[in-house]
Amino acid sequence: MKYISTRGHAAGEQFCDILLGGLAPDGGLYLPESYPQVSATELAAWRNLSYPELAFVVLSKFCTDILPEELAPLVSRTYAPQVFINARAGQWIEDITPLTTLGVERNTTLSLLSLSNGPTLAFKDMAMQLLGNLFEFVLKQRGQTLNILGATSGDTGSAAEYAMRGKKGVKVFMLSPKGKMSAFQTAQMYSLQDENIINIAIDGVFDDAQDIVKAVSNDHAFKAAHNIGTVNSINWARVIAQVVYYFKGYFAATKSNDEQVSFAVPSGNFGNVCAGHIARQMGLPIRKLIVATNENNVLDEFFKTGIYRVRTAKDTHHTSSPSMDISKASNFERFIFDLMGRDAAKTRALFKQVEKTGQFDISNTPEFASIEEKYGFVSGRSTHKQRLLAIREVFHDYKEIIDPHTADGVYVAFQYLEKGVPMIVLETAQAAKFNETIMEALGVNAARPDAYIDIEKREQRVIHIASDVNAVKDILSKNI
Ligand SMILES: Cc1ncc(COP(=O)(O)O)c(C=O)c1O
Ligand SMILES: N[C@@H](CCOP(=O)(O)O)C(=O)O
Repeated sequence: MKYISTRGHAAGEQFCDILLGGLAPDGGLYLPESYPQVSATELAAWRNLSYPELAFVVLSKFCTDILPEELAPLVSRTYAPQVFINARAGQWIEDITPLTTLGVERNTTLSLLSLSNGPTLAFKDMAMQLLGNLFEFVLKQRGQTLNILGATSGDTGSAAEYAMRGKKGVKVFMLSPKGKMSAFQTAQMYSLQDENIINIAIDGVFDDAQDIVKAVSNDHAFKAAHNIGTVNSINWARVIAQVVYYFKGYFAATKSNDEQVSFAVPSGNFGNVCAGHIARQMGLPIRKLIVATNENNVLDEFFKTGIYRVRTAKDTHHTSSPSMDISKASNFERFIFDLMGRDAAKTRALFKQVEKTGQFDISNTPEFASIEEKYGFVSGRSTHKQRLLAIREVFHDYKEIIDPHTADGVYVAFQYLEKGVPMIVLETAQAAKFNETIMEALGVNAARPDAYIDIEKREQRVIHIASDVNAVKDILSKNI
């Protein structure tokens, strides 16, 4: 399978090339030339597969330059039950992403697809554990090393660091927004003392950190000289690993492949829901993809109005679902590329306009008018008050403690319940990571796994800098 960029670059790269490359050389994001299709026969055969088996068949459609006999053990090692231990009960999770049906609401089932049973208690582990193993495999094959530069609003950072700890030939430089993550998230990252993990806190928001990652990647000479790679969802490998659990959730919520389901997805950088879009394009019977934002409602505004208007750091709210405090959604460009009929020139023009003016407006186009019918996207937003309400309601009605991001998903999902269409809310993190908000909502502490008890008291190691590309390049140069 060949990969192309949303901005036109098409040099025949294969999966392993773009895994290491991250961002395309023209500043765009990589996508396959066309989406692989899943036939009705395949879908029927996939229904009863285990998680690693399902991951193997889905990933095989994209990783065509890795031999099946090499991909299969790598995938089995990644999605092993001992890696995905239920943080609450301390038990191995055999099916990796269990579906919990909360109940019947307005003649349909409302369920949570639990994606946060991995080592860092957030859905990022689902892809990052795979990336760690893929990097190790490809780097060994090519005799190369990789220096990862990433940006986090709280969960990508720890997931990447835990996945890359001790990996040969890989160093992680992770940019985080100073003072904007929960105490648990901060401690989870900064308490790591591994030599190949370097945490850098910047004065700014996640978008500033993401802009720095892109600026360094777009300096081709620097990128080549320092073997810079990425782990954010701008890296296509992240997205395909996330595609797998949409299939898994669909099979768990239905009895036959004639049924449809809807997914409600807590969203920020548009990586998670973009994976849902890819699954739908491959042929998975998804009715609606519900984009749930917090107070940082850039995406909700777009799906409601056709205007994509990014916000500055000053206008980005610091909320109680902090991992979604994002006002420039990277993966959105992948969807716009599809929406524009895969026209790279149009996509490039739109995002150049965002760089210049901070927005684009496609409200009066047939493409915008077609979004819900053709792609199933709808959206909603939630606020602190509504988030707390959702946490309380789910606790009182169903005895589950959900985290604030999942709560945004639940709150918005209620607006789109349809008779006979199962609604699956993606559970994106464990409540333990956001105890401050759980305490505020319920007056109790969220249970945390033994390994994380008192993590906030451990010694922390982090470099503080201004939000400045050259300062980051300087740290990279000195530490590589
Ligand atoms: C807990 C949690 N929920 C939701 C999101 C939003 O996901 P995405 O950025 O892929 O839209 C994030 C961050 O990405 C997150 O960490
Ligand atoms: N929410 C993320 C930031 C988005 O990162 P991505 O790696 O999914 O693009 C975080 O918690 O760090």
